Amino acid sequence: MARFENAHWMFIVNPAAANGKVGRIWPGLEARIAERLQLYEVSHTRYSGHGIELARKAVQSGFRHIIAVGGDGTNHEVTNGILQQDLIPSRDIFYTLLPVGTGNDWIRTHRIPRQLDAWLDMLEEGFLTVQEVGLVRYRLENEQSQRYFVNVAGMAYDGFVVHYGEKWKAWIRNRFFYLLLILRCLFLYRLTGGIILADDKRIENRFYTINIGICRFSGGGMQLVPQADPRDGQLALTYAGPVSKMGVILNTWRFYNGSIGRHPKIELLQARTVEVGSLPGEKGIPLEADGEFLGYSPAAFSLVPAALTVIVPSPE
Ligand SMILES: Nc1ncnc2c1ncn2[C@@H]1O[C@H](COP(=O)(O)OP(=O)(O)OP(=O)(O)O)[C@@H](O)[C@H]1O
Repeated sequence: MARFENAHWMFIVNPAAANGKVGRIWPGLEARIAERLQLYEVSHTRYSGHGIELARKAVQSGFRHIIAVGGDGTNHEVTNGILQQDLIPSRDIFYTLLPVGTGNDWIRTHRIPRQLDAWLDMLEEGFLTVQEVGLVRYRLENEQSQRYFVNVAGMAYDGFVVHYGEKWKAWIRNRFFYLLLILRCLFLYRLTGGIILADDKRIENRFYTINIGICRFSGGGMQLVPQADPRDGQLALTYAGPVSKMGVILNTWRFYNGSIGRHPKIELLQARTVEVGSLPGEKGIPLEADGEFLGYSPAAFSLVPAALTVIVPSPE
């Protein structure tokens, strides 16, 4: 438990989160925050990816208490800024999310409250947990790149949905439209032949989906990696080979109740490293992390232990 009486907080606010709602409600939120916190500053993101830069700069200018305001995408960017800077160990930064996005899946693992008064109580009490994070190296436009992720990364169909959904960003905040989009992608997505290397286990197949999780919830409350534990030193890996479209639709309930592993065509594993590549002659397999589209295979996943200190509402 940490007491934050003298903390100087940096709020990194994504005004575009929740389809622009955050920009509209922030002044009201800030007025209530100002009643409870003594010392804080606010930075607003101006474009996609800006959260990474703002968080890195905040650490460089001395902030050790950082809060992202938005949803899972903002969470992804701000934690990446904290993890990418090399001035101080990332775990020495106290971090949390003020969840005002649409899906807010990462907070489900840590039970971070959405209600502002309860959230401010959480800051006052100052319980901490330290979670591991994933690191993925991948390809984008023939360049090698890398990114951290704190929740779940998805490849194949999951990467395709996020990439396709970028065109419809303004609409997918609507749950019904999001389900329609998922359904449409089911008919558009073509399976790619690939190889997964999970530690020393080699799996070759045409993959419908591949998920690599640190925490367990994604896609608005789905549990595609129910075996994920952010402190167990392992990446949770779930994959499925070819499944019929009707099979996917009829088993949707399993995505939500954590019983996905009972489907005979879905495999759940744990591994310290995971590599995913496509078979010769096949195109790259699309990749997303924490709901943000990144690029394509070959992708190599590893784990950074005890990398992120998170302020949570109760001891974990
Ligand atoms: N100023 C900005 N203008 C436009 N887009 C931005 C800006 N700042 C950040 N973004 C992008 O906004 C996107 C959405 O943010 P975020 O995911 O936090 O909200 P959300 O989609 O409502 O929440 P969730 O992912 O939990 O459903 C992110 O992909 C981020 O890169």
